[in-house]
Amino acid sequence: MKRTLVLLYGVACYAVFFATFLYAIAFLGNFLIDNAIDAAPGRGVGQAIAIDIGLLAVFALQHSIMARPAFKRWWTQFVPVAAERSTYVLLSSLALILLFALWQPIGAVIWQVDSALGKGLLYAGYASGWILLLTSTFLINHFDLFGLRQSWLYFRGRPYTDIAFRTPSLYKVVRHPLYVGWLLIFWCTPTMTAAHLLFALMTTAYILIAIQLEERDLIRAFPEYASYRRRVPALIPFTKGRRVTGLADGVKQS
Ligand SMILES: C[S@@+](CC[C@H](N)C(=O)[O-])C[C@H]1O[C@@H](n2cnc3c(N)ncnc32)[C@H](O)[C@@H]1O
Repeated sequence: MKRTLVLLYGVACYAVFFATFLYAIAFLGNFLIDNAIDAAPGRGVGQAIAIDIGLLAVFALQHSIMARPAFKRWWTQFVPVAAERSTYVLLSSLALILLFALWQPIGAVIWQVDSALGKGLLYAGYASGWILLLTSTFLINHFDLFGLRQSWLYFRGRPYTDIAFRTPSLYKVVRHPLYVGWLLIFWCTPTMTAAHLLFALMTTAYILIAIQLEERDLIRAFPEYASYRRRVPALIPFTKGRRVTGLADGVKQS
């Protein structure tokens, strides 16, 4: 009975994630919905900025604190280990749903690209970001990242095995293709309003910090990660050893 419940819970959390993922495509691309990221403003600028920063902070804190191994060790005293990742995915999705629901557009167009070519290129960048993001999850292990593998193994009565350190295809070019996908999604837009710029700046800063934390854990878990880190750039292909890579790495490159 408990096994079936954990599996159903895993599937439900995945369904919430998937719906949130689809909504995010519409929200960040200003498609189909009214209250998208660059919609018309409804409040004063100061109030809107404060609310938006608060919403981004809720997501950033939830997403990074709950991903740390020490936090996982603590809260698996209360949450079944097999449901831990699904719960993380569920709470991340809920933090995003809160952001989508309460987001305050600010207006003030920072840039507006009207030419067909420019728009086409920016939409291509936006679509490539989503494709890169999804592809990267499958290269690591999509169903493990989103908790389904854990609940499925538990349902089948099999022990969980950690996913191995892997560097397939895209991971030979940059260490963080999934985050490159996010950066394309955040920045490739024909209309950049002040709220969108705030979102893009804060999420970019968050990704640069998240890389430091994630890599600290990866080096502890996989000793070979240190030499991988020396060989492969973090975000921008073919820039190993250049200043921009050193910034994302947070270390002086030799
Ligand atoms: C949201 S994914 C992002 C992966 C990577 N930072 C990227 O941008 O493609 C984060 C999870 O991937 C894992 N991870 C990152 N690089 C990995 C690799 N090369 N092999 C296996 N797992 C990896 C991390 O331990 C973490 O649990």
